[in-house]
Amino acid sequence: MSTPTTISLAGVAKRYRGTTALDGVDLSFGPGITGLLGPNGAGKTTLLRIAATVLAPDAGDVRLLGRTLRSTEALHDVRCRLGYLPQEMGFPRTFTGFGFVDYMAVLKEWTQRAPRHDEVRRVLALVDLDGLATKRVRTLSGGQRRRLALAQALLGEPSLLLLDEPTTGVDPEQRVALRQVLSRAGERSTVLLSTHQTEDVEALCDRVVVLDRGRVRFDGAVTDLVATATGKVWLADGPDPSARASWRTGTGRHRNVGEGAPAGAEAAEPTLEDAYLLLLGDRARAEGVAA
Ligand SMILES: Nc1ncnc2c1ncn2[C@@H]1O[C@H](COP(=O)(O)OP(=O)(O)OP(=O)(O)O)[C@@H](O)[C@H]1O
Repeated sequence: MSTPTTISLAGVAKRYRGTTALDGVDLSFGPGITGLLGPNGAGKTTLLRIAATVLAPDAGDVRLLGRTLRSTEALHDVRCRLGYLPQEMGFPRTFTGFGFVDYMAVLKEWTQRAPRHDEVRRVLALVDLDGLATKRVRTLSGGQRRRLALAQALLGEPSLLLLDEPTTGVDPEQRVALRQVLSRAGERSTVLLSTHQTEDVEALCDRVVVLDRGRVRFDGAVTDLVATATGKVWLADGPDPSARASWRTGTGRHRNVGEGAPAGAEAAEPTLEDAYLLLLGDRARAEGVAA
């Protein structure tokens, strides 16, 4: 049985004045979690904003949940069935956490108070904020606010979940707990996860799309991208001049990533980060993966 397509982008382009953010992107996504990687300014947020119906492309076709978005009714239907965590979320800071998520649920037309409140409590528990639900948003920490922003995206178990850097500022224990929430969401929904955390993509996604300067540089299985770095990562007592990137690890040995390990070098298991560095080359090194 073929997998249903939830998002289909064909020839999608977007420019902001002189800057090309997306340059003829063709992509489609079905259920499961796809990681979206790329250097700063690659176009990831622009792509997610278009998929969230917040931004219209200059050119190309967008189909979401089987609809073309040409009518107000189609837009309304799609918006009720998608969850979106923007890169930056503005909060009414005097609201409590509960009040904020409840407000978002009202906007999503959860009209009946009792089931709406149950749903708000459910998503707050998913992000481990049930104990802080009555605190005002302005008194929450940065990581707690990020989890609150994620909670509103999870309302109603949306068929399409668009997450722009969900784990920025979230502590390691909570990040791992969120992986469980996201992996469950990926079992029933289409999840697009834009992040600079290659470990999160490796841990959660079967597919990865790498964007660079508004174009798709890689689209395929995470394991296939990692495999491109086989034989290109090695350990040595110092930095290897032939390496593209080299750093001293906590053990005192240097991890070298380059086009090919010298003969006799001690090979290291490649990670997604290594493969990403090799794919994007010097440009990625200059701009940083974990921005
Ligand atoms: N509102 C805007 N006005 C002008 N230029 C913009 C605007 N939003 C984005 N851009 C530009 O479009 C390009 C793509 O930006 P976008 O935010 O989509 O990238 P990104 O991959 O999400 O980057 P980051 O990893 O830094 O969040 C960048 O060159 C950016 O400067």
